[in-house]
Amino acid sequence: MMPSFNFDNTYARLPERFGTRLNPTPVQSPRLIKLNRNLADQLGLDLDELDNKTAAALFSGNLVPEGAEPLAMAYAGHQFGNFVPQLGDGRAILLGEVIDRAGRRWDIQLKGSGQTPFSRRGDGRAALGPVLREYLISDAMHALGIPTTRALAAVTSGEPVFRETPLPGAVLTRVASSHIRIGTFQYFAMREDREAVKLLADYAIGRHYPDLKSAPNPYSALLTTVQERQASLIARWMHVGFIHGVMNTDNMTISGETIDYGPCAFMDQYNPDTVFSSIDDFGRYAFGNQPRIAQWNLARFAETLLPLLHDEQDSAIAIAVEIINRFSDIFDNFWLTGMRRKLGLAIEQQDDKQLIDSLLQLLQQHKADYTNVFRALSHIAEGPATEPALNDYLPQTPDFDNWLERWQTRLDQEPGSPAQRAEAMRQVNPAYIPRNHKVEQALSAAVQDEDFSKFEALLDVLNKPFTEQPGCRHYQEPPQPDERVYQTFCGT
Ligand SMILES: Nc1ncnc2c1ncn2[C@@H]1O[C@H](COP(=O)(O)OP(=O)(O)OP(=O)(O)O)[C@@H](O)[C@H]1O
Ligand SMILES: [Mg+2]
Repeated sequence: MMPSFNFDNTYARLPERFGTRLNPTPVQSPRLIKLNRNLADQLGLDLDELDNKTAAALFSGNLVPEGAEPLAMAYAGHQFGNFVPQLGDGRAILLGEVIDRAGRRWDIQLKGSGQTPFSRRGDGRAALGPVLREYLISDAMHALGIPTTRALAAVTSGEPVFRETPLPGAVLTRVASSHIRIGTFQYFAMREDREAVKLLADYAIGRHYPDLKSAPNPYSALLTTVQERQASLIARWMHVGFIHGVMNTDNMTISGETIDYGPCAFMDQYNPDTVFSSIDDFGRYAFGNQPRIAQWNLARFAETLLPLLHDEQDSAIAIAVEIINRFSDIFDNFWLTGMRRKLGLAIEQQDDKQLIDSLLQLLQQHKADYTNVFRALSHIAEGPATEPALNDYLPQTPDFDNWLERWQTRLDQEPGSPAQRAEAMRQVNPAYIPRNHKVEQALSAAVQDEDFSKFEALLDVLNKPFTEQPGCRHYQEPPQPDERVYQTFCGT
């Protein structure tokens, strides 16, 4: 017996031009590398019936489960600022939507599942390294409490993929509250297919924001809400030092979930100019640029909605501009709220922003480790020497000591005990992030030696990011000079 999902496919019922129906292309000899058993259970899969062989067949696309209606979704997108009218799932297949045990709806998608009409010159496949990277980092993001697509399974295909050299091929099963992107709207808007834009907007509202149906203008409400979700998301990225790396409009969701873990990475030393992606020559998607880029992308989203915002174009533009201009304030507010929390500040004071900015300036100046400094401060908030080794990461300079004193004085005005404050800080300042050099080490052991133990161990630690775990100190250490990764692999 094959365990099955409780499919209820609504996207497949949209008009034909929303995608192309086709099955995944089978692979030679699929092998299950990793299954997220908790997530599988949440999705209603009967794990007792799911042996490894069946799981490998299922999550490679060799076995299409009953109730699936596989399709490749159509979308367009601005890639590094240049508009591409047709992208679409060139190596992904949406199997369908599953209603989980709690009644929530999730897309189940295979990534690396073979060519589609959207493949252009691509092979439709994915290499094992990038598949494991997406698995690791999306799982880490989820554990950090950041909205994200999830990884349900990783399977090797038994077939090579060619990226300069032959690499082991793999398929990732991704779960998302939907795969609707800004680029999905752009696809229809650029074709002046107003009917489709309206259908898509109504569909997105119904699926993600049903309360907006009764708004005076549901479409301006959609724009406002998506903007809010994205502003909140990017602020959360900034709080943990996450750099997405390819914030193209086709990699930004309407749901507000992080999607597409291509050349992404976490920053070690604090510097807003940090870029890892080997294809981002101009630093367009540098750490500190992410809010601005999000706003730019949202403006592209707004353009697609213009005909729905108002019958008269000028009025429609005025509505859109008014909304998009609010982005900075909304973002700053999310950002500041989170940064206050990172410093244990529950009450709001005028000078807080200044206190935060001067800390960040010092971190940049002294090339301090972003994660470890905030974790060290979380312990210091409790009193001296709870985790003394972390103090080594604080700049040992008079200007930093001055800052510490200012912070202490500010903390004295806070309610609650130092122990409570420290605990609250530890809940938002992770001890563990997927440090790039650790990720690379795990991936190269997997790819070169078929040794998945480092991948498993790293995944395990990252699942409890807010709790120091015995024997895991090395996961907290920034890279040694010879371990530093300057560019993330982009031959996805
Ligand atoms: N190996 C490939 N074969 C075919 N198409 C590909 C391949 N790699 C990327 N593409 C396509 O190129 C476009 C942009 O790729 P990008 O790297 O943003 O997406 P991705 O990593 O494949 O997928 P996603 O955004 O779904 O995570 C998409 O249309 C994608 O389907
Ligand atoms: Mg993409």
